[in-house]
Amino acid sequence: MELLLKTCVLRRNACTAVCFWRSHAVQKPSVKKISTTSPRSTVMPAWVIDKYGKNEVLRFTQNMMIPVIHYPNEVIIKVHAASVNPIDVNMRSGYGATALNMKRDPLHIKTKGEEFPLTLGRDVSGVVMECGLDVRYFKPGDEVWAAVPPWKQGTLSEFVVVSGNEVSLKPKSLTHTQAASLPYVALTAWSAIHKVGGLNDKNCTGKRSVTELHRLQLEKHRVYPPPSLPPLCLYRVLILGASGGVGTFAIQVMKAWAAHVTAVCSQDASELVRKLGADDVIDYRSGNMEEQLKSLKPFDFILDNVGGSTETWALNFLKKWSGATYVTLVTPFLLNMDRLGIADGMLQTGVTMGSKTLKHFWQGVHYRWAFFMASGLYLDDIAKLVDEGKIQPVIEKTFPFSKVPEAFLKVERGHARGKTVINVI
Ligand SMILES: NC(=O)C1=CN([C@@H]2O[C@H](COP(=O)(O)OP(=O)(O)OC[C@H]3O[C@@H](n4cnc5c(N)ncnc54)[C@H](OP(=O)(O)O)[C@@H]3O)[C@@H](O)[C@H]2O)C=CC1
Repeated sequence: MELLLKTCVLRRNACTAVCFWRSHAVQKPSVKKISTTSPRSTVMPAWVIDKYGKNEVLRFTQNMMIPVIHYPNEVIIKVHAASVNPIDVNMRSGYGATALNMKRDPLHIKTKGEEFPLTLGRDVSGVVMECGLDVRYFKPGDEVWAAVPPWKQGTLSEFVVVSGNEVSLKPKSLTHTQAASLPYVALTAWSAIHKVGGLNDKNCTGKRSVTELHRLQLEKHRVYPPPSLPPLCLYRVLILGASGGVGTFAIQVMKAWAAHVTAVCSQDASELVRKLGADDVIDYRSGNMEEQLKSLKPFDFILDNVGGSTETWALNFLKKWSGATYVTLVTPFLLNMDRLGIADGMLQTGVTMGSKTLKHFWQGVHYRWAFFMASGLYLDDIAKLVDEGKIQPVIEKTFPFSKVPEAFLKVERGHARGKTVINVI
């Protein structure tokens, strides 16, 4: 227990350091606060669960304790909008509870079972109400967005506490409703594409390719090429599950970085993904998906948002022995720990990941897993792309706060075409 607490303090100190590093303006550290609509209230409305199960376990309460700042790097945000992701539906049913309970803050969960009442919801767009002593980058009244890690209390409530290093200033061009559709899926895609895949705006940009094309044309025809030449993108990306929350963001960021994008989705989503910039679209229900993929040039990078049987064929479409990478978001990491316990679950996970990585390495391609990462710094980068008009929020449906269970049912039914957002205010 003592070790756990020490680890926690160290982690908090690290977070504080990141917050400090992010400081733009030097301000005197002081607790800053703006008053809420009901300044003396200690409770707030929230959607919570008291046990894991089907949709009926979702309970609305007016009496959830308003969260307080426990650490100097934390901020309290008044939630204007949140969203529902597949992970919320899975967590409602108990997915990941074994590992997440280990990670929950010891101040909030003292003994087994005390994660309840649990608030779900990972995305928030809202207004900073109060800042801890070490928070320099934000002040009360700032409009911010964030994605809250799954081991913390979620955002389907009037207020939420997050670490300063998980928060970023909301893109000015978006409303709160629009902004709440992005952080969780955007940070997941960013983690897979940028952190794990190593891609960025430089190494897959089309500019280098245009220069290459010009050089080839000059050599061939000895004339300057006409200005209407299409850019030749050298970097080829395949996105499986392109029509959902992560996929619709991933298409846009890869296009912002000028890659060539092939999107795999259902036929009825093809118009949507084309509008987002996909160059080629393949209907996975057409019955000849693999033949269609074979007719295309091999890929440098595959982002798999579907998992399961896709692993058995998708890696065949990567370029061999050229550093090409397959990244999947669908991993057995949390499930293994739910089924086998922490130690055996981690062991099983390590063996599975290690053997798959090695097997594919010998076949000339990289095989990787990626996970959501809460990061205000990455959100800053994403906000820039949004304000430059390179990323649009893709919202399929918006629900009022009173209809959270309906939003869960919608996400649970699947076939998402973008995101499901909750207007909390
Ligand atoms: N590792 C991590 O930390 C994270 C993992 N994830 C996981 O990533 C996955 C994607 O997340 P998210 O985008 O939010 O999910 P969504 O539910 O928003 O989107 C999934 C999309 O995939 C489509 N789809 C389903 N089956 C196929 C298929 N065989 N081929 C192509 N498309 C298909 C669905 O539409 P349709 O069925 O109509 O074709 C839907 O549009 C989820 O499994 C999620 O659990 C998400 C976030 C973090």
